[in-house]
Amino acid sequence: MTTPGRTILITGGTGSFGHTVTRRMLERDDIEEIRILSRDEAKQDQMRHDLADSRLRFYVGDIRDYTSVERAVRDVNYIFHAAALKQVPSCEFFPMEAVRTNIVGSENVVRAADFAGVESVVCLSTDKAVYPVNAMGMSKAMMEKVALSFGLNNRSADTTVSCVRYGNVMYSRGSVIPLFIRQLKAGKNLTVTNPEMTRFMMSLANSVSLVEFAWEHADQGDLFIRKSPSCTIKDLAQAVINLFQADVSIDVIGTRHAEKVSEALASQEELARAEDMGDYFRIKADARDLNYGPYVEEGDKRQVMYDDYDSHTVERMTVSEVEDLLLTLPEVRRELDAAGLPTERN
Ligand SMILES: O=c1ccn([C@@H]2O[C@H](COP(=O)(O)OP(=O)(O)O[C@H]3O[C@H](CO)[C@H](O)[C@H](O)[C@H]3O)[C@@H](O)[C@H]2O)c(=O)[nH]1
Repeated sequence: MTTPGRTILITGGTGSFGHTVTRRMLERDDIEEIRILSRDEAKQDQMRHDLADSRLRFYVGDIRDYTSVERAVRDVNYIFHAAALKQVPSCEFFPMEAVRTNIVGSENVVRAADFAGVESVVCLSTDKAVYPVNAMGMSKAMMEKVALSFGLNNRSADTTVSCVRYGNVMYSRGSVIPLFIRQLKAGKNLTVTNPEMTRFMMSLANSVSLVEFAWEHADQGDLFIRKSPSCTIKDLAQAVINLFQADVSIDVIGTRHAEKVSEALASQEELARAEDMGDYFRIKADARDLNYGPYVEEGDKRQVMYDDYDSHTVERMTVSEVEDLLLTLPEVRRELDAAGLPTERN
């Protein structure tokens, strides 16, 4: 995987993930060019100035439009496919927009990669794609199907297509941790939807490592998850209050539209065919071909032995463990520092 002079394309590359993974790729001496394909020229301009590196190339385009993908993939070796509509509420109101970007757009990326002879495509998905209840999760579940069926239908393909599933990326744009910090800085109580709701917590650094792991280890049709701890939202809010030594409390506001009480990173059916790789699980594609009569009669006995990998049942962090995890986030440390508060444990 580490031949010099390689080119990588990151779709949706101007977001938090894109910035972090781009910085990581710029540190490597085997990557000669990093292309960013995204819609927003202003964000691209910002990133161009922030990173100021001649190995970066920016392509304005939309993955919904095959020709703009085709243009960006020429002579590319690897793709990290991060472009997506990710906000749960907006996808509820505009589900066909999620279909166009997350499903049709992803198919464009895979198809263009195949035609351009790209070696490896890693597609970013989410725990909300497992037993999905909202349009964002449903469209991501379909993206996974589109991506992972590529290998089933192209047994001799040179392009390896794999997926990774994230939990909640801590401090990502528009997410609950920066919201809590804004609230307490304004002297307001923290708004908790359902105190017992649980989520998998992943730092941005760990989510980038997950993509790199997939990139290095993927066989055709693999899906990777990173084993992640979870916490209740009440404990998350309490940990933020403790770290900021804030004199505010918690207001329970009730569950938002299309939210689940817990999320699953993998279903029991998937775990039954997963390979434990230490910090990660590799979930292999169901390699049966369409003519699977014998399997219908025989079934797969392994399934009954596993539970889902669910945020309610995996190892749950205590408030103080959540505080420790929050202290690893550069953004939280910066906020604490600005407020004259300790960034280390006593
Ligand atoms: O004022 C609020 C807002 C949210 N929450 C709770 O905090 C948790 C996290 O909420 P976020 O809005 O930060 O994240 P979501 O779980 O809704 O979804 C996020 O994580 C997904 C992955 O699971 C996708 O990445 C998605 O883009 C991103 O918004 C949820 O349990 C939510 O109910 C509150 O308690 N109070």
